[in-house]
Amino acid sequence: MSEERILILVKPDGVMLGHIGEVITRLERKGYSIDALKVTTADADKLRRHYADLLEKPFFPEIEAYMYEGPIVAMIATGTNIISVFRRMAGATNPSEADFGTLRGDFGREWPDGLIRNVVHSSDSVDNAEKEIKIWFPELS
Ligand SMILES: Nc1ncnc2c1ncn2[C@@H]1O[C@H](COP(=O)(O)OP(=O)(O)OP(=O)(O)O)[C@@H](O)[C@H]1O
Repeated sequence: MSEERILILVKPDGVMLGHIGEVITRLERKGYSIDALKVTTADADKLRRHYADLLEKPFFPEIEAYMYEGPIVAMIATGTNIISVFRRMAGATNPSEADFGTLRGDFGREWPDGLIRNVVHSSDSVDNAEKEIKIWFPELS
């Protein structure tokens, strides 16, 4: 059990379809704090750093195109075990496989061409959270 912080992105589909409030509500209902929040946009440098592990994947151009579709809401949240708990709240990467009741299961969509629009990103480890906070909130580091 530990107090952790996490970087959460409401991706362009989540912003355009009006799910920012839902993400915030679910965090607050669970008693987590939101320490920073802003509307921002992706750029090539941020995406290459953020998705460094996926640069060689054949679907990386799809991820880039998806993340450029509109504004993104970035937030830093804190709480006990927030990293694993929020990833359960987000659900599986592919919205077709995500459980109902999760953000991706309720609001995400897999398109006929295989494109995944899955509403949110969240850090998967303490180290990655710190790395991602530097990418999306450089003014705080
Ligand atoms: N097979 C795929 N086809 C298309 N896009 C994909 C595929 N796998 C992953 N992605 C995209 O890349 C993102 C990062 O994939 P990753 O494997 O890190 O999943 P994740 O950790 O659940 O998602 P995220 O890092 O966004 O929280 C996914 O959220 C999705 O937008």
